[in-house]
Amino acid sequence: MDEQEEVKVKNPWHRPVLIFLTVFIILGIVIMVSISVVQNKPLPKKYKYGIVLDAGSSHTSVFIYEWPAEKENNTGMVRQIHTCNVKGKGISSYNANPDGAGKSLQECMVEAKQKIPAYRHSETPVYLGATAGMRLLKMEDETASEKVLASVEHSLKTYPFSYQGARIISGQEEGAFGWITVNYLNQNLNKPTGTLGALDLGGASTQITFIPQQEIESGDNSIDFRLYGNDYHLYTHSFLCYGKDQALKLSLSKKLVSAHAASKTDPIEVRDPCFHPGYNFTRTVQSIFDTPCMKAVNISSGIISHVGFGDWSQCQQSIRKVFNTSRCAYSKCSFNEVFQPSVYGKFGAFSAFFFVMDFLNLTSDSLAITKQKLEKYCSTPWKKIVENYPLVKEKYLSEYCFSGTYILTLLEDGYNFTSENWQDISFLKKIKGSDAGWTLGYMLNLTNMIPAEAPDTRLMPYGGYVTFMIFFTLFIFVLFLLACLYFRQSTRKAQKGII
Ligand SMILES: Nc1ncnc2c1ncn2[C@@H]1O[C@H](COP(=O)(O)OP(=O)(O)O)[C@@H](O)[C@H]1O
Ligand SMILES: [Ca+2]
Repeated sequence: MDEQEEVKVKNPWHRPVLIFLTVFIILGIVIMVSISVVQNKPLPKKYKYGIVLDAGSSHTSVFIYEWPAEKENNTGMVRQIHTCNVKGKGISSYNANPDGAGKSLQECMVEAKQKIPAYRHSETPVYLGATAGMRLLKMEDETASEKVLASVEHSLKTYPFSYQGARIISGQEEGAFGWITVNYLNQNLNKPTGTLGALDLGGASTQITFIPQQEIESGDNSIDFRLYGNDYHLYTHSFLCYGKDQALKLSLSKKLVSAHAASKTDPIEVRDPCFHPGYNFTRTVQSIFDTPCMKAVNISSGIISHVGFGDWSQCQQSIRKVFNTSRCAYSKCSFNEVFQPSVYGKFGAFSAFFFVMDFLNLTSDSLAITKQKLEKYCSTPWKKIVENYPLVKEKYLSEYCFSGTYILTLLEDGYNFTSENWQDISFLKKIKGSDAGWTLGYMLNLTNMIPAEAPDTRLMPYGGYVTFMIFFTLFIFVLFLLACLYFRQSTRKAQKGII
């Protein structure tokens, strides 16, 4: 054996197997460390923001949403961080003074600037969606509605956000986006669990949206979505003029017409079972007929004396008259010849459905108890009601008997809920801190935050990652043992050789 070969035998590090094993171990450790770094990288807490203005018939609300920047396609990640109620009435009330509509948004938009970090302002989208109040104004006076929209557009463009448009949304959109909101917030969209139907009651329109069990017989009422890899076939309908403020006008106009026919006193006395005994309020006839929801009627007097007598069952009889259920060209209808499949599944009822039922403390009773309680409430003298609720606005306070009865009649006689499925309706305002309503769904849709297919998440699922790491560690450990054994064997051989 020459000298060089002898050195090789003596020094086991010069054996190819050992060199190979060592390189393998080092490589293994590098791979393991790299994977754990990528997998467990602390996620930077960066948020993105979006602003939606809900320009309703009665008022405008500004909603600010926030979501983690890197998780925008995951369900349930967007949450509402702030709301601001614009002072005054809805933008459609500025028909005679369109500039006022834009100006009215100022305070809330300044607040939005303070709530959202300045470095995000320029990439924060702002959307304004106007609902039934503006739909009615457009029917009455299209130029005025365009001027109001131009005014809010001009105002919103003066802020440092990314202005994305101000438009009147359709009743179908209002219903469908309300449905998306409640199901997104309940995280129903990427699971095989059932979805929640959506019931929205506004001042000028009301929407019903759900997944029916039967075929949808009218094209206008059907909407299809593909969200997170699931197909949804929705029934939706929006009844313009059947929000609670317009319904009150409809109902009052019918009472006024009969009172007018029966008496010629001036002012005309309109006796109303939907208002408390002792309630007496002077209204102008114009304030009842100032809407395209009704045909003008020739009334001899300009003023009425609106007198309450608080009788719940007579109130319900009078409200039934605003629903036309005499004709239906489909297998089933709700009212006014509108197709509606049987209600199916659980429902979330929000907006004025909640405000009214919550005030009346009627959010969790059976239908029979709800009727009994409402009957008692309606017959309570107005004087007592004012004493009991000194902090509630008198306009709201005077109308809760009517509104509660309207809600019951709409749900039971209009949408065909029964005492059996009454408790499938949850009256709710918020879900996990965010308001139920169309605004969140609208933003999610316009920012493409709900993908059609389920998004990929981590490099590998958590379970797979853990299994992989355990096996890889064991594998490297075995290699290490083998290397040790081999090292010892070679050293011994070398020592023997020397001896
Ligand atoms: N605290 C409350 N009590 C009773 N009603 C309320 C309360 N807050 C809001 N509302 C009513 O909720 C309705 C909201 O409707 P809105 O969204 O403005 O109209 P629309 O959706 O038809 O365009 C209005 O009738 C308003 O009077
Ligand atoms: Ca609304």
